[in-house]
Amino acid sequence: MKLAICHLYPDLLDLYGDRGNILTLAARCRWRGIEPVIQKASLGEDLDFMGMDILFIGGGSDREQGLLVQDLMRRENELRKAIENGLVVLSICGGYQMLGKYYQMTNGERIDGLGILDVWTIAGAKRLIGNVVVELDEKKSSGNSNKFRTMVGFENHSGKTYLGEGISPLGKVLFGHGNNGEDSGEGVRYLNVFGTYLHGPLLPKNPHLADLLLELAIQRRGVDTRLMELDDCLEDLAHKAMVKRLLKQA
Ligand SMILES: NC(=O)CC[C@H](N)C(=O)O
Repeated sequence: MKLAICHLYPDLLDLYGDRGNILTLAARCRWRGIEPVIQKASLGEDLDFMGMDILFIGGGSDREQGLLVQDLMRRENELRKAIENGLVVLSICGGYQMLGKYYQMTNGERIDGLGILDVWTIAGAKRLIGNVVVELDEKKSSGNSNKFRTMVGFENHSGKTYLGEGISPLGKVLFGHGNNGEDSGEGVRYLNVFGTYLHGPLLPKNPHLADLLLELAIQRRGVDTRLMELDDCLEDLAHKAMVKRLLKQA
């Protein structure tokens, strides 16, 4: 079996090594005998969203977000269609913001978003920076590997993201700021689209989430299979240690 994984704007949205999410998905495929077909695409390059299984969009600075917005807007219809068809998307920070309605930067200028997620972002006076522990919403994150109900990482953003009526957070912040540092929410899930502020990279620190994305992508293919368990003892130890250390500080 092959899984098509696309890294969109790897040259512009790759803050804090977010490409590690692609490496993690690819490795966890290979360790199970699934062939990952990795595609990278940036400004002006053609993409077939319906032909891919997982789309990844990383984080970036305000400047880079401004550079790619026109290109991203041109892709709206195709991307929206694929998302409504169940395309699995992981979007981190800036990438997450740009799937929302807009991102208003500290200078008051607004960068339009795709409006696929019912969220909007307004830059605050101070950056939200630091380690984060999130208690995942059961319904939004349950898969075969439910070993952890937590998600860990770090955040560094000026944008504060607010959620509309029809969408709720991916989880509850136990340590750190999350979407906006005000309502204890972090991230969102809409259909198979996951948005989060957590860098780390996210997936090596949360292998259960990597497997959830892979499961969803395989299920969308109509393949009824359970992913083989991997030996994540080191990752699990690191995850549990981070949760324990940070919650002691909370
Ligand atoms: N880490 C990021 O991707 C930052 C996103 C956006 N530039 C902000 O500062 O909020």
